[in-house]
Amino acid sequence: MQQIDRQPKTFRYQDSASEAFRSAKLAVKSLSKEYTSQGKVTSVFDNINLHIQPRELVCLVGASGCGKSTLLNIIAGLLPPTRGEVLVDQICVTGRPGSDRGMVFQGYTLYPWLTVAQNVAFGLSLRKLPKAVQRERVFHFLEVVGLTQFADAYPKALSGGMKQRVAIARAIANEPAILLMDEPFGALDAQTKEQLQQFLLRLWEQTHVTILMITHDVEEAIYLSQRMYVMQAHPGRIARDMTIDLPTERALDIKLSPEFVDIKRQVLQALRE
Ligand SMILES: Nc1ncnc2c1ncn2[C@@H]1O[C@H](COP(=O)(O)OP(=O)(O)OP(=O)(O)O)[C@@H](O)[C@H]1O
Repeated sequence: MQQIDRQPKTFRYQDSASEAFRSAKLAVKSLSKEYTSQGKVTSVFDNINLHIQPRELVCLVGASGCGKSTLLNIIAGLLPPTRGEVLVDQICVTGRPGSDRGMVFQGYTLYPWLTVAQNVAFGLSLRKLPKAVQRERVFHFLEVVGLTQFADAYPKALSGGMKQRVAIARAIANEPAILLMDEPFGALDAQTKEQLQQFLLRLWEQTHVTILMITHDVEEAIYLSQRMYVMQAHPGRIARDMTIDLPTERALDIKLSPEFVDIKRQVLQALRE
């Protein structure tokens, strides 16, 4: 009987001159970050290469301290790299997050003095879009995240999961080239976290926004990703680039399937190596 190959396609080496890097929405090339303290240089990560294709949802998973947040902050433009470059649509990123890179963080980052609708409109008003366009876009994205009836509420009246949905609406209302998410569901209880994972998959299918999300939750990364990067520590480096061969439509109980468990075993092994 013919053996079915269930191994995810994995690559140990990323050649940053390859076609995948040329067609990428986001390309990270030969990126290194070092800190110098009292004359001693410490490397956080070295020679990171990764690419995210248009409309991909990619998670980067790694143990605590491997440099995930540092990497995402450099991609966002919040930190300078020591060496290497970050390109969005083949243009080198130099400054703070602009409309090309939307950010969603773990902590709730809504402005408490603004209503939900005003929070979502925040980036649009900075860009001085006409008021009617702002209003139309705000209500469109509130509908997308299912919070239209909370438009006039203040953040303190919302649950943690609802706050993160507003933060996501605020980020995608700016129509960024790529949405960068730093452990966005890390502060939520297990049940709300799973609801938001399902929500994010539906949102991605609906909007096809390109997403790079970092997490230390292996199950979350596998459940959400079309492809995922596994990062190792000391110094941080990309150990695996894995295509996740699961159906695009994913119910939560897919986490119990043999295919899912097999991928999880491989990721955990890569993290332990
Ligand atoms: N300003 C800094 N100066 C010196 N070292 C730093 C600085 N910022 C981060 N580091 C170090 O860089 C390493 C990576 O930190 P980072 O927060 O990026 O890891 P992480 O993978 O996101 O961890 P976690 O999942 O726990 O958030 C850590 O060892 C940290 O101590």
